Amino acid sequence: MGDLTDYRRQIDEIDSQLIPLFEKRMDLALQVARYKQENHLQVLQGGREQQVLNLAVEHLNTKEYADAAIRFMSNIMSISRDLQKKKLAAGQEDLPAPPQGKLGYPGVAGSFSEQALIEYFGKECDRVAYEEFEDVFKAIKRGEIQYGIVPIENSFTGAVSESYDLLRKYGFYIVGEKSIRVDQHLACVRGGSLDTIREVYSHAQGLEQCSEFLKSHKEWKLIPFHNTAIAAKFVSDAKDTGKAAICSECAAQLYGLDLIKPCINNQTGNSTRFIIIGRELEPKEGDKVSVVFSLEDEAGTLYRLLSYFAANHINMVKIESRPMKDVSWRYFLYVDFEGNVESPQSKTALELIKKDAGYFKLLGAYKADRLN
Ligand SMILES: O=C(O)C(=O)C[C@]1(C(=O)O)C=C[C@@H](O)C=C1
Repeated sequence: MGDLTDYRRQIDEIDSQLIPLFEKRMDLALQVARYKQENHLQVLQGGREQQVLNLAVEHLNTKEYADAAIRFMSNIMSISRDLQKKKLAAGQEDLPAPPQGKLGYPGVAGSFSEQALIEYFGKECDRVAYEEFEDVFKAIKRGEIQYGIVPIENSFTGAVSESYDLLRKYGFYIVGEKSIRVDQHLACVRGGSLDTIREVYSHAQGLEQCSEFLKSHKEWKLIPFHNTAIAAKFVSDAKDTGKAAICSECAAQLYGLDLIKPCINNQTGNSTRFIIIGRELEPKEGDKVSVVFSLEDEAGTLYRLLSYFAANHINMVKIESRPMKDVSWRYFLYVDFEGNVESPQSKTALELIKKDAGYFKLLGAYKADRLN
């Protein structure tokens, strides 16, 4: 039997090595936090944590300590996550306050996004056009605009995955939504006709929404553009009857194009839902809630998480899954449901999901906008 004083001396000796290593590990975690901020990554990296735990068990000589080693490493990673979150939250405060009421949309004047923005905020709203969807997110991040608008779903082509991915990448929130009717028209400069056209420019979604009509003109070259209105402007500037755009009536008028063939979209009643995004969560007296949570690669996870909605009589109106990207075959599930976020049913369901899912985020609570 050894002497307690001697045991404690040996423990002190080990701790004197452990603590500087712990300090070094935390310093590194803070460097990783900076990397995550610059690259818009989530603090929690489930795949990496699993790898760290596996390595810890691999390095053990006494395999009986496996559970203890897993708890030890899990606690250390939880501490580094807390530290990273604190660091990132402090960084957020350094951002300039956005100018009140300034708004951003992708495309140029006359885009469907601008139309949706005007319908939501009014004709007099102070708005700025940005070339790409991501430029709108960057402008919010820089504090250049208070809110932005991007399309999230079309009634014919479905989800706009880029908007979902950007929402996650930038960590922003949904503060409202606007749905608008989207009629696509074939437009050309004066003198153009179905016979002169050789190239058609539009957003990839615009081309897809008109695929049936375009099938009857296989000789045309289809060229995806940033945006339908930018395509209209390009065709107008080119002054070439061989080029046509698929765009809104408003964009065609704005850029002086003639409608060669109106309403060429496959679906009559084609509509697009836009989301208004901002830096902060602004839960409103709403009737719709959006959340995102992670799906672990385990049997029954999806069924179990969704059952919390059913058990609380909640009507889900949209589900979209997107790959996590930094971990293969794991997904983020985006769910929109009807109801007020403060209702007892919503609160119970969300609490259960929060406890059960590795990652959970309330994306927004706002007023639904449905087209009749
Ligand atoms: O590797 C990372 O991304 C880290 O931030 C480091 C670390 C860790 O402490 O090992 C912390 C949090 C992540 O969830 C995963 C791992």
